[in-house]
Amino acid sequence: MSLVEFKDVYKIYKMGEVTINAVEGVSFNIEQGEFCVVVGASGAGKTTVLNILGGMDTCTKGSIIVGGRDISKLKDKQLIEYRRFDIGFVFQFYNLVPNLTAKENVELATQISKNPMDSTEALESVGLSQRSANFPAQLSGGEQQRVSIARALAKRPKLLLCDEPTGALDYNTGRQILKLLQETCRKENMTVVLITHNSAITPMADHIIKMRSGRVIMDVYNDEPKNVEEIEW
Ligand SMILES: Nc1ncnc2c1ncn2[C@@H]1O[C@H](COP(=O)(O)OP(=O)(O)OP(=O)(O)O)[C@@H](O)[C@H]1O
Repeated sequence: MSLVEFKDVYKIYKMGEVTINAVEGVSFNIEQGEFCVVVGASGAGKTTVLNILGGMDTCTKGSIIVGGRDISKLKDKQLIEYRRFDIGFVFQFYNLVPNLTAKENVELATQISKNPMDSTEALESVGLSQRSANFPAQLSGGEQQRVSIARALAKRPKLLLCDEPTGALDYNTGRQILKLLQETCRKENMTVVLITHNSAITPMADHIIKMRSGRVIMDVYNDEPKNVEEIEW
């Protein structure tokens, strides 16, 4: 059985007379340990899919099986636990707490986890052990994103969900972050789902899901994913 099974999922917003089909009959599977990139233009429905998968939003119709459990059927309290224990999030704008150090930001996550990594170990895994006492403002954008990745990984999540994680970074720093995510996926057998509008990065993925207007228009596996160093955009 696949780790994730998205089955005929809809998200429909009704605003007065207007109906917006943000996600319209989306189905796909994601396997344990794969690096999956969901790609599409602005408004394609990527964030909606990621938010539903991460338990931050609910679907109008359909089912979402994660690790054998249908999360579309969960009650609010169960959904909180799902987000807390099973999901690591990495956002475009890091979302670190400014008056906490890098280590303390990671500890925020480990304190609410069941079987967390040691915060120092998590920072070490992203190459930042020397900077654990620094506040976010003392770190570059790339370093702040590393802290946010450490914070997500420290929970030992089932799924690492990344929403345009390089969107606020320059080209080279963005490449380093993608390299870190790809290496983490391979070394830790972590399942990574990354959404982006940049189709040039898809050769690094094991699995590519392309969306347009709320639907999946392509769902392919890559037999020979490239290392980030081998691709340019
Ligand atoms: N809360 C909401 N209420 C109404 N419409 C919404 C809401 N959230 C998203 N939408 C609409 O759903 C569609 C898909 O949005 P979504 O944010 O998932 O796309 P996206 O592919 O992630 O785009 P981007 O790359 O710009 O973030 C868009 O037309 C958007 O306007």
